[in-house]
Amino acid sequence: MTSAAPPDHPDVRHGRVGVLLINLGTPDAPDPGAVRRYLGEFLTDPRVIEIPRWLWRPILHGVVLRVRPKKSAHAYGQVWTEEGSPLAAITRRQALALQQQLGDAVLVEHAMRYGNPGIAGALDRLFAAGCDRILTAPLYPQYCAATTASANDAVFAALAALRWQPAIRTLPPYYDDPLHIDALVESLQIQLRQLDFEPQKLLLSFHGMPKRTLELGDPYHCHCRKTARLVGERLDIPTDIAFQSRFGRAKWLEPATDTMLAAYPGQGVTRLAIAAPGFSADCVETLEELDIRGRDTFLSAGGTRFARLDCLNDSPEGMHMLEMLVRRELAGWVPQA
Ligand SMILES: C=CC1=C(C)c2cc3[nH]c(cc4nc(cc5[nH]c(cc1n2)c(C)c5CCC(=O)O)C(CCC(=O)O)=C4C)c(C)c3C=C
Ligand SMILES: [Fe+2]
Ligand SMILES: [Fe+2]
Repeated sequence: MTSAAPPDHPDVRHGRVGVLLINLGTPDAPDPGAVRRYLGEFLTDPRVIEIPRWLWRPILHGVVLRVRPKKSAHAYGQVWTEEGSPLAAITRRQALALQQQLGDAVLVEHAMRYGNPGIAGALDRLFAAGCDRILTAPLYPQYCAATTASANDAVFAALAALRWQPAIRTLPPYYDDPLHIDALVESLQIQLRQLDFEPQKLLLSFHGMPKRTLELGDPYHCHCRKTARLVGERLDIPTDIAFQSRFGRAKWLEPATDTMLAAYPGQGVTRLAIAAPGFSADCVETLEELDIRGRDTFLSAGGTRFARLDCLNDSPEGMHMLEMLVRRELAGWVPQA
């Protein structure tokens, strides 16, 4: 008797290419319970909080997860939409639009690093649909270990559970890519034109991170500075950079966005536009922190006009950029258009 030939899995379709868009994540609902579950996952990621577990755990469970969910749920409540959290809704729309732009040659899914839809589930769906080559695209223009590396960690952790893995490519950061700078410049110009607004200054506000992370060698700060410089050089408006969303007691990157907003009117800047080119989609940090609280800070200090400009989201400029960035990474996997 000869032994049977190994099966060649005729029931498994393969040879397809998948793209997985990944963003940070967001609670399922704007209530303290859902926010606590989301923050619990987010703030136990050692890529995000880089202090020893034994020191952080009691602070997280004893203080942060008791106090912050209520405060954050209020912020989420102010920006929640019929389609859910803005970040979730916009990321879903980006995936749908990209699927349309790329056509049948590629299957597009989206996932969140924390919360739903999760990365492991999205990879499972792509693989089950026959994708044995997958491009993962963390939608952070600037590399930060807390965001980009953490998304990649979650992808590879999910693959660690598989006997038969797909091939993986990851989208590199695109902070200084001409496609990104062109899209930002065009989007900001279109919005200012639509608002019929000539601000005295444009403030480019990026999400902050602990200053120590920069000292340890994370390139995020430099990437943000370069995005801001390249955008500023292309516009006729004086441009400043600042960092927002400070969390905890440690020293974070400076200057702080709220400090700048409070100081501008005293320096004669009363007509201000603000944009957040570190976020690929509007979220609680742009819609609540900047558009509600930031606006209030600026106007209370004597500002007269304040415009918070949208992120690239699923705008035509943003989707063109995303399609081109993705197509470049798919070279050799799908015929190039
Ligand atoms: C775009 C880059 C981001 C970096 C870098 C980043 C670092 C970072 N963030 C926290 C803590 C929080 N961030 C929160 C929200 C949040 N952060 C980003 C992006 C970056 N974070 C986004 C897109 C969002 C919005 C999510 C949404 O649902 O809309 C929050 C939750 C909100 C709140 O309670 O204020 C926290 C907390 C740390 C500690 C950190 C460190 C490097
Ligand atoms: Fe954050
Ligand atoms: Fe730097």
